[in-house]
Amino acid sequence: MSESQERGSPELFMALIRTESTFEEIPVIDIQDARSNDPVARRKLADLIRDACINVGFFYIQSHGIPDEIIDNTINGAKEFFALPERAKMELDIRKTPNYKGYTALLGENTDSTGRGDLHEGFDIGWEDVEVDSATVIDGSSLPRDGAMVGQNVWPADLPGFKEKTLEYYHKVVRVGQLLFPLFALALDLPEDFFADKTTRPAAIMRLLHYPPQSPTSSETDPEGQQIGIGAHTDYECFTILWQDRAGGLQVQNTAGKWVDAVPIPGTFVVNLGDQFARWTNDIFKSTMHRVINRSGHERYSIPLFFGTDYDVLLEPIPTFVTPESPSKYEVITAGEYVKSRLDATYAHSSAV
Ligand SMILES: O=C(O)CCC(=O)C(=O)O
Ligand SMILES: [Fe+2]
Repeated sequence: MSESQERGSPELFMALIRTESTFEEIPVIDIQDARSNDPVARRKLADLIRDACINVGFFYIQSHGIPDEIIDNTINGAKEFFALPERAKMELDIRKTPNYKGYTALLGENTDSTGRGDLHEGFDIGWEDVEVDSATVIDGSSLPRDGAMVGQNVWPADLPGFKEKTLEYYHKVVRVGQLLFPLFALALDLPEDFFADKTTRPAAIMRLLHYPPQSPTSSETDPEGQQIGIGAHTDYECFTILWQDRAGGLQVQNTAGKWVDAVPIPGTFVVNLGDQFARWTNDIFKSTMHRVINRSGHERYSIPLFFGTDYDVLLEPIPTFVTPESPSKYEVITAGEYVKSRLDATYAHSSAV
């Protein structure tokens, strides 16, 4: 390693970007060693994550430790929720809440501003305490307290167990996210606890999503084909942990502009980076464009959980990534303001209540 390529230098990161940087596949990474006490094992895992973050912006994780039963319970709850009469769901209309909690109807969002509305319905929640069982009460001392985006969750009145099941899953995945933050820091050659004081009040938004099937034969040149499950976009936070069912339809754009299928792999979650990491690293970590088109002929369900920093944290580039050759690309803004501005744009086309 030359002197100019010491660990932590932008030159090293640039050198790690493959000359042929366009990807055709999304790597699968076993995160068992995230829990290891051996720093060498954690370092090796962080190196795999770094490669995926620089070159793809997406990877699958195995050995996440969340039992199938908990996922199944949540999905069954989601199916019951979305099967409620439209009137009951609209009582929880996301546009009635100050900070985007609750129900979004079909076409309520327009994630790609050039699109005609997204063909999915969704249900959004943020941090909330839950008594998982009498021995495990999730401690709310880290509850978000201030900043743009903080607000109460809303829940359907007549769906017994839905709230508890959904929150149990939420808290399990939040723990996986908390396991990943130190690995991302290591991957950036920063101290493992770099994000610890920036993620004290988990700014973690979770969505239950339901995509009705679209015609399997529609193409992007006809009007129906242009209306898709979720329009091409990047995510707004640091990273997302996504569970998807077997229907498929998630696609990730490589640097040549080609859409690569993120095929469902049983037992895994998809992790993708969002704009906050792109901003911290001045685009060395990639916030990769993605979209969903459900041409499976089946209903599709998925659950993204978006991990941001605390809403009052300034999104400033880490000094290592700003050099005279690669000046800072982004204006400095708080994480909360950034997320809220992107959500405002996503919902702008649907009339306020
Ligand atoms: O449903 C999916 O697979 C992806 C959802 C997504 O990209 C999002 O909600 O930001
Ligand atoms: Fe997304």
